[in-house]
Amino acid sequence: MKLLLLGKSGQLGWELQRALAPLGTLVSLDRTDGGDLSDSDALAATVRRVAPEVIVNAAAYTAVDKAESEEAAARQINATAVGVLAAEARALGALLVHYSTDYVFDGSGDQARDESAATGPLSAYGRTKLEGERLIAEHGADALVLRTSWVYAARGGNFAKTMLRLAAEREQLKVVADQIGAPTGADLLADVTAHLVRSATADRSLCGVYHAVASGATSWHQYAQHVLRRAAAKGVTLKVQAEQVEAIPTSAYPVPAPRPLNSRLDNRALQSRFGLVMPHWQTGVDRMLDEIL
Ligand SMILES: NC(=O)C1=CN([C@@H]2O[C@H](COP(=O)(O)OP(=O)(O)OC[C@H]3O[C@@H](n4cnc5c(N)ncnc54)[C@H](OP(=O)(O)O)[C@@H]3O)[C@@H](O)[C@H]2O)C=CC1
Ligand SMILES: Cc1cn([C@H]2C[C@H](O)[C@@H](COP(=O)(O)OP(=O)(O)O[C@H]3O[C@@H](C)C(=O)[C@@H](O)[C@H]3O)O2)c(=O)[nH]c1=O
Ligand SMILES: [Mg+2]
Repeated sequence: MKLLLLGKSGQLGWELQRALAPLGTLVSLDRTDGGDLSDSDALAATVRRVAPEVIVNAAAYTAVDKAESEEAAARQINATAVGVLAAEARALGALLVHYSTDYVFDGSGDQARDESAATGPLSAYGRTKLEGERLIAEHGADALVLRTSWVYAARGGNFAKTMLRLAAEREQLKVVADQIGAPTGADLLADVTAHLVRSATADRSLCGVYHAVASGATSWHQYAQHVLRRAAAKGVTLKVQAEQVEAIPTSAYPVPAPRPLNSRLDNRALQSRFGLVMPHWQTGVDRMLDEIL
């Protein structure tokens, strides 16, 4: 089997390079070597040249606040280019694997949302990611669209690493306590992707949209505290201790892009349809911290 991976250098792309390797011949690209999603024509030409049986797209415009002032750029990467991949996948008869986000939802209520829940993005990032999902559906490509949340990895930038840095530099740390979701490891997501690719290439009826998140839920505030507690236990010197992190409401942290308050995603369909178990979010976070600290 021939696979094409786009966005090989991101948090998820890096883990996918590892997880997809045993499935076949893997061609991994980033924007510097033919996999630039800002150039639709070049992207289409690349897919035709490689002619893969599976396309895995880990590239995205993920700067949530910046997207508010650069929506056109975000749309090109998160939607238009995804439409190109879907059209090329359809023409090749290839399976397309793509990632989406909790930010396609408005975050109302306090229940976990399943795949059929109504969308309602609050931000430019969320809107463009939803447009990407819709273009895949419109092109009729066989696809796995995996909505995930709060992604972290040992390699790359993420909230956990930001908290470790700020707690070492600053005297004070304030973190929102009313946004709830599940931190999900790029390593877990990559391994799950490999399982799904094996299953869905053998049985295309498994294609669809799935919520692919770790189990359990937490607030960004509790997540920050958890990270700092583990770091302190490992002897890392911090100026702000876990107990000193101030819990604030979203209204006290003004940023350009509104975030959903309730980012809980129901991962039961993914687990039951593919016979997988999604571990609790703390399992993966602790493993990542053991690796980087
Ligand atoms: N990070 C998160 O918290 C979440 C992410 N997701 C989704 O998961 C997927 C993977 O995200 P993650 O790995 O965390 O994101 P990262 O930001 O770590 O990686 C995104 C990658 O996309 C690349 N990229 C950006 N623009 C282009 C372009 N024009 N052409 C080619 N590559 C480009 C970036 O390259 P460069 O570094 O050169 O810009 C980077 O390597 C995305 O679809 C994202 O929307 C969903 C929920 C949460
Ligand atoms: C740095 C910092 C952030 N925050 C808040 C801002 C925000 O509400 C929350 C998390 O901050 P981030 O900048 O990591 O948030 P953000 O970049 O919005 O994270 C999102 O990225 C995209 C790509 C996704 O798809 C989402 O699932 C989600 O992971 O914490 C604080 O309250 N205090 C702080 O000191
Ligand atoms: Mg961010």
